[in-house]
Amino acid sequence: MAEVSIKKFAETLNLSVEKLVSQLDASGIKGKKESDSLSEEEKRTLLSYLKGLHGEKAEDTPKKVTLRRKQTLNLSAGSGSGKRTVNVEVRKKRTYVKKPEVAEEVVEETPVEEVAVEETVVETPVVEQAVVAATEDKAFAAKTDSKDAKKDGKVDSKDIVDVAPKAPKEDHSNASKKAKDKKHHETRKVNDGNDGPPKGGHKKAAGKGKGRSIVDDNRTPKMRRGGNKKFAKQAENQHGFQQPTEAVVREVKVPESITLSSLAEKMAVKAGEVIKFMMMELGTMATINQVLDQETAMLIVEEMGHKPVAFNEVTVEDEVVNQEYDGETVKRSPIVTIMGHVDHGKTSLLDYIRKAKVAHGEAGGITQHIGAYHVDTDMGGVTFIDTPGHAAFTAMRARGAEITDVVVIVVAADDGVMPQTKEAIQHARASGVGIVVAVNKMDKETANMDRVMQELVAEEVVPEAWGGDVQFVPVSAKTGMGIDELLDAISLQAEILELEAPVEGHAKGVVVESRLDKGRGAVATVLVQSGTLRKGDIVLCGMEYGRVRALIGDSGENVESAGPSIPVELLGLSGVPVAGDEMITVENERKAREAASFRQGKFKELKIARQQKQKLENMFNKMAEGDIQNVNIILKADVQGSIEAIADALTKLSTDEVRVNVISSGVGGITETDANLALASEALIFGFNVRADASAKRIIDNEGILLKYYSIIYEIVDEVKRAIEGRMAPEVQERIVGVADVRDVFKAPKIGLIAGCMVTEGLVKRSNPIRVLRDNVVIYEGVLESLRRFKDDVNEVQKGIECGIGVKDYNDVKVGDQIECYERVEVKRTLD
Ligand SMILES: Nc1nc2c(ncn2[C@@H]2O[C@H](COP(=O)(O)OP(=O)(O)OP(=O)(O)O)[C@@H](O)[C@H]2O)c(=O)[nH]1
Repeated sequence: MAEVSIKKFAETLNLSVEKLVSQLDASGIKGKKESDSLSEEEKRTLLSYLKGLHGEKAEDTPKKVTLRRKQTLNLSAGSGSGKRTVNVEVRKKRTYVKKPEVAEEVVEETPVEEVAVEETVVETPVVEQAVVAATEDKAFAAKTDSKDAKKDGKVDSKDIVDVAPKAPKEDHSNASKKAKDKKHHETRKVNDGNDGPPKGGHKKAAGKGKGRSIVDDNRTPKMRRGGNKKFAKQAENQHGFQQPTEAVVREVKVPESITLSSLAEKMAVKAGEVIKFMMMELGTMATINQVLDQETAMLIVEEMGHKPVAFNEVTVEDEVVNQEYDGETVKRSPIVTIMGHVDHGKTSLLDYIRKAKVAHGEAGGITQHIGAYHVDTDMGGVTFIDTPGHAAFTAMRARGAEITDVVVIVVAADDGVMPQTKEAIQHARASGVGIVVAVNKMDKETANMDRVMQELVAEEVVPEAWGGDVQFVPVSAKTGMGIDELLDAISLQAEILELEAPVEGHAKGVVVESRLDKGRGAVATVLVQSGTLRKGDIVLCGMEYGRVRALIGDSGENVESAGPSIPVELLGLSGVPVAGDEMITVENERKAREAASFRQGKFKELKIARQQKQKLENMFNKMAEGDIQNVNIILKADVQGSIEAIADALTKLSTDEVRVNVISSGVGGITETDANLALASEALIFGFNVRADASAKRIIDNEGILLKYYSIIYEIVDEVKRAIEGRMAPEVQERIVGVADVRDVFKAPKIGLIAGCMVTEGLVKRSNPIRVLRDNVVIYEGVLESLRRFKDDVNEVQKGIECGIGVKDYNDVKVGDQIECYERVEVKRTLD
């Protein structure tokens, strides 16, 4: 504000010049006269002085940020000559003061001598302090109000001073009504509920309880201060939560699979944070409903600063699976798998035994093929796994290993020990099952039992006759020679193994074969391992369940029950189980259903999780490796020495284009982890003298993972070599399919230059690329625009025939040129 004279300033303030001069004098601005002017600085000095009079020191004003809103109101009180106008300025201030300063809210009234009536209402944040500082603004804002008040009520400042602390007795002024209405909202916050009704105030002015005006408030500033303190305290309680200064580390139980949103919930973070984390740290675009596998979820938990704990829920499934199978045990029949080299007579042997020994079914004596059969001999029963053909041999062997007690190795007497014979031996050894050798085709003239024995000794299978522990039985699947002896030998071997199983209690078995039958629904051949499976039992079979509707024996007859080592066809399942699935009887249908649906859910989630992972890792592969192709291999073997030798040989097969990576190797069988790893990294699984377990097999079967079993190193190397060749980009070779001599060149309307040609070699095709040769030098490469015989468009022209050739975008063909027509063919490359 510009300088102003003392006189004018006094008028503005509604003070006499003398009073102002004396106040100036007292504030240290001496010798001022009516005509003198007052600078801004002097005004501030005066203000400081006046504040000092009221217990405030200008210099005490704390450093703070103040937000304010100002409202000026007029209230009239009294009537006639006693009518007084009260100017009320309501200020709302929000003052933020640094925390170390004492938190206290102060509501203070401005010096009434200088201004009419001013009440400043300060609202402060609960825990912070508000200090009302009388400011220059305040003084000057008040001055306007006092002027107005004068106009309305013609009162002087003294009157106002008298009235100010008291409640107005009456209110007839419109202005006061307006003021009341306006301030209504403002004042409620401070006064509401603290005071009684106004004393004798006009209804409108006084309001009804909740609309009380400020002037009704008889509380002293101290009282109000107290009230506010109380409020502050209450509020403090309401906001009692203190944000933790240190991050909370939570122990997060991570199940086998979990959705992203559930994981976020467990960590007490927003799902968005997890998504963001996955995007930023793992490079994965995840969704809120995405299912994460345990491994990934644990990684996320750990990386986000919490403690992951692998958690496998105890479910109905566990309860069911962990049923007791105790009980009195009885001798059971051996379960036999027949193995051997291709064409050595496995199927013939199995067929012969079945035909000869299995009781024929009622329906015309047709023997059922259900994947396994049981025969009775004088020495007891024997159950054969009826391996169907060579194609399924590998899978059957792997499955057989878990249920087989005795392996019959078939060796053709005329052929001797072959690679698969050796493999069968190693498999039997690795499984720890008993071995019986059936030397087949003894009816043949070329049969040489001694040779077979010698060759097997070399494989450390020593016949009893030569002091070893392996029974060798000469047989003929053609004539039936030695079959009984073979069955006896098997029974004898079983005696040594002392095979026993509980016959009562829950039944447990393995699915040997399964199919969907048009009329009967899901049919599964189950080989009972322990307990007795009965018609009407509730069973859980892999991911399926159901009540046993019917049991059918290996000769096609309906049976009521099946004990240990007995194969039966089971009808009544909810769906077709997978060969190798375990079957168990369950107390009630509810449990079976729950367990089955749990397994289905788990399987589905795991599958989704793996698929996602697979996609992701594929992407990384491509991004990181450019055009290099990878052949990823998971290698499991029976001994460490084999792993090293095989891994070394395989890695050496890498070329510039194809890289062989043994991404995981180890001693032992192929497990679910290996299968999942294979799925995730698009790997092949090689088992060297090791087999996959049931859960691994299920994944391998369902996901189409390539699993191969070997027992000879060179076979593995050969296989990989072929795989590499398959993945190598084929070589593109060019083949000239025809040549045409240019005999004439003429212009055709609309088409352009046409070469009149004679096809001298092969044929010219319109679809093939061409080259133009001049003196045996290529002068142009391109494509044909047109190929014509007379006026007709043709697709090809044979040797010895004339034609017109139009070369696209080329108009320099000359007589004597040659047009060579060729094609590109992709030729598969080999490593040899
Ligand atoms: N002479 C003679 N031939 C037999 C004998 N056993 C099997 N064969 C013949 O040998 C061939 C192969 O017999 P399979 O029973 O199919 O042999 P496999 O081992 O089951 O063969 P894959 O199923 O291909 O693994 C068939 O032509 C049979 O007829 C036998 O004891 N004597």
